[in-house]
Amino acid sequence: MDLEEIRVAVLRIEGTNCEDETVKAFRNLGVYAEAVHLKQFYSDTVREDEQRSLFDYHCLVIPGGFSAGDYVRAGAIFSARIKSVLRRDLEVFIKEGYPVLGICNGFQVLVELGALPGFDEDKPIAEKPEMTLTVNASARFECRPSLLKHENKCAFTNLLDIGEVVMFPVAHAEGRVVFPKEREEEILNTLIENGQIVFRYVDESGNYAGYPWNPNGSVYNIAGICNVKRNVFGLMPHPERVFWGYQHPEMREGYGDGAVVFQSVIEYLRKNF
Ligand SMILES: NC(=O)CC[C@H](N)C(=O)O
Repeated sequence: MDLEEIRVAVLRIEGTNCEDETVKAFRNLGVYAEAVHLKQFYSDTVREDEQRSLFDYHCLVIPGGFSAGDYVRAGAIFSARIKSVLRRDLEVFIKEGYPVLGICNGFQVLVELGALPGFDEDKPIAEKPEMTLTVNASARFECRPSLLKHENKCAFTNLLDIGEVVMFPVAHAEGRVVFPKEREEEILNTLIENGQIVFRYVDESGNYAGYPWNPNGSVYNIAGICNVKRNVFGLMPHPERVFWGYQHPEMREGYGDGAVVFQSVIEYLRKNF
């Protein structure tokens, strides 16, 4: 697939708030990207020229924010609305290997949807969630730079070396990865054995440290995971907030650490489609 053919949808509803910078990151790299409201996929109240199909795109991104005001649980309402209007198309989209990214609130949506941890390639969306992202252990909204060690590659991080440490900032209240108590060891070991843990929180020496380096108390310092097919990826930190070097505290020139997520998925699409 050529660069000019690639089309990216950044999904939004009331309360998402990171769609613009996410769209701009893709457009800067030369691909077509647009923010698309969920109702454009199903509602007959939408003008014909604004109606969309998931298969008009090659990559789906669910951005950060406070969708539906984080009522019930962060991501719960957005995921229920996606499940009710897009589930079948999304299952085909994922099965065909198209990449899906969930950033922060988007990660919460993918977990609530049952698309992550995504253990079964034949059932890309599980019947019910197998993990959750719950209230931070500090019981506070945590908002600051976070250091992430790259543990395993996926469609959105192939251009990063294993063991590389990047800085993506976090800004969330419900980012703590937890598994059902009775299955915690089994699920964690499966993620480790499958290489599905993509990023873990570390300190400045690259060690897996506790708070504040792990901002939310996630088990095993998990910051981001992918499905077994490695084309669905969710993470709590925000790569779009360090797409430019000047967004880093040290005000660097050129691209920031987050650009590699966007560059990697473009490379994935050009190689595989
Ligand atoms: N930046 C975000 O996407 C925040 C996600 C969610 N609203 C939370 O606070 O946990």
